[in-house]
Amino acid sequence: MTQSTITLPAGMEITGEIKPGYANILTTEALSLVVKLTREFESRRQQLLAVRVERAKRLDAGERPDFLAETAHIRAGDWKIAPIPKALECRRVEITGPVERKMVINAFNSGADSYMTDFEDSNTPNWDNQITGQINMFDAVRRTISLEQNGKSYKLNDKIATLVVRPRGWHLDEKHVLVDGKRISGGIFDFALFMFHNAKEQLARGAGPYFYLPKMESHLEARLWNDIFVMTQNELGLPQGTIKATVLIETILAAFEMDEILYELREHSSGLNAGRWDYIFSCIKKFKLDKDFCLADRAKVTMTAPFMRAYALLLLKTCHKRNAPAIGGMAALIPIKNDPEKNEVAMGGVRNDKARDATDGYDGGWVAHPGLVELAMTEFTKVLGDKPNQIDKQRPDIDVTAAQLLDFKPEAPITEAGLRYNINVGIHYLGSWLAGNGCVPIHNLMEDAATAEISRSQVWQWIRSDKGVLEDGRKVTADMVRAMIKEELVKVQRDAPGGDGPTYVRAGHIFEEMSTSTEFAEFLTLPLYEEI
Ligand SMILES: CC(=O)SCCNC(=O)CCNC(=O)[C@H](O)C(C)(C)COP(=O)(O)OP(=O)(O)OC[C@H]1O[C@@H](n2cnc3c(N)ncnc32)[C@H](O)[C@@H]1OP(=O)(O)O
Ligand SMILES: O=CC(=O)O
Ligand SMILES: [Mg+2]
Repeated sequence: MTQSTITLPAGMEITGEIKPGYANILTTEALSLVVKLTREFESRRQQLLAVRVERAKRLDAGERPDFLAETAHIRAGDWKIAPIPKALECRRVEITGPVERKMVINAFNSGADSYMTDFEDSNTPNWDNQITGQINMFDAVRRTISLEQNGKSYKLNDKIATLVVRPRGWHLDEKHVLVDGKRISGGIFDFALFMFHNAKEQLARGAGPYFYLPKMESHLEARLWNDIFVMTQNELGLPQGTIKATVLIETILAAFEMDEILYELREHSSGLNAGRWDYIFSCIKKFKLDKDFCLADRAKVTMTAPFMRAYALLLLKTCHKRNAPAIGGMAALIPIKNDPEKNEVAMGGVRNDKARDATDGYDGGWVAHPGLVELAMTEFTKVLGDKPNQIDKQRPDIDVTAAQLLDFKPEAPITEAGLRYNINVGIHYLGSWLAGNGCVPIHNLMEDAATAEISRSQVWQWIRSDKGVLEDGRKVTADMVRAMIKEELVKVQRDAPGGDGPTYVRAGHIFEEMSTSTEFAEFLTLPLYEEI
């Protein structure tokens, strides 16, 4: 079948517009790989998503997660992941960012060891962002990427960061592509196109196809990715074990299966990352109906909260026991322009975050902005010296129990300022996401889908939980939230770039619907995706 300038494999339809340049990515051969992977694995994705729903019901009914009895032998076993390729040995600082052309070039040139380009949390997955993102990757891998913008010329330096790609999570569809009449997996689409076009080129240039895998809830979900890797390597004629993937442990359920996830991916693993923001969101989502669960203002839920500390230490110990890199997550602090004092406080926050991770034993950590690379590098170098990593640092002293992973504190304070903050950030972020930008600075912090999820799920939960009481004694109610939404929308319209555009009013409606309806939306990006 032919749509405009592209020839589709049998059984595939594409409803997105084919703009100039898109045909180079949407080739028949590349799309054939998408079709093959979809036919082989889509039903398993759907089954695993159904398992999530069933598990959520049991958690809503009071079940508590624990380490799995059926995989105790894997946790007790003496196995290691396959050796890490040279290009991934040193990841002391990893910069992340959406697949937007200018940011791609800036990130590669930032001085970071590696660069995670993001089709997930920091990206609005509209059709144009997905396909231009692939074009940007195609050009970057071949080092032909360049840009003229606002009087500046952008091109790659001689020395650039190692590329790692984050495809979308299992929950997200690619609605513009149908195979046999059904929407396909966004993650498989992102992965397959990237692999088809770039894997061999990357290998020829001394690196390889490296990925970050987001938002998984179990080792069976990791097994699905592993099987996709095996089939893709066969299809493309690549040696097994060529692909390497770092899994974000960013759900509370995955925290109970860290060993098992590494084990499933052991031929393809490049370690684990502590994805703190989705992790906090996942805790709220999974225990939202627990009368004993209620977290304090978002700003108080830090990496030193008991449950976050337990999670970070367990991840570190688990990785190093298996010879796997442990990569720290991201402080949401970013450089603050035109206010040196506030900027120094923010930079101090990032420094402390990286110093804690490095001292614990982490091999590297994420930064949100090129202006943070040097200071993060300094903190890791203080501990690592000339070593590319500290995987040899074993932590047998760490012993984390299920109860510690579930020790959800602090519970106080919940304040009117904290509630308003969540509402304000939620509306601002949703409005920006709908306008096509999935990562924005709000009140001097990096906000993306994961941080915004915390804001909107806290509001939902505070309305419903008996513990959702402001420190002045007022119960958080739906009416209180509705009134605040009206007031905060006005502030967002005043403050957000392009805030008077239609997406912010729509964002106010969606935020109200999401936080006051009885049903809890599984991910905010699911209803939002239907709007773009
Ligand atoms: C929870 C998670 O999933 S974390 C991972 C997902 N989140 C991210 O990756 C965060 C990515 N970071 C960003 O998008 C941005 O840094 C923001 C939105 C937080 C802040 O953006 P801004 O306020 O526009 O940044 P600012 O104006 O200071 O940017 C200065 C320059 O740095 C560049 N820059 C900023 N952040 C990045 C980045 N992460 N990667 C590459 N370049 C960047 C800008 O493009 C700009 O370039 P220019 O001078 O050539 O025009
Ligand atoms: O993806 C990272 C996170 O913190 O969420
Ligand atoms: Mg995340």
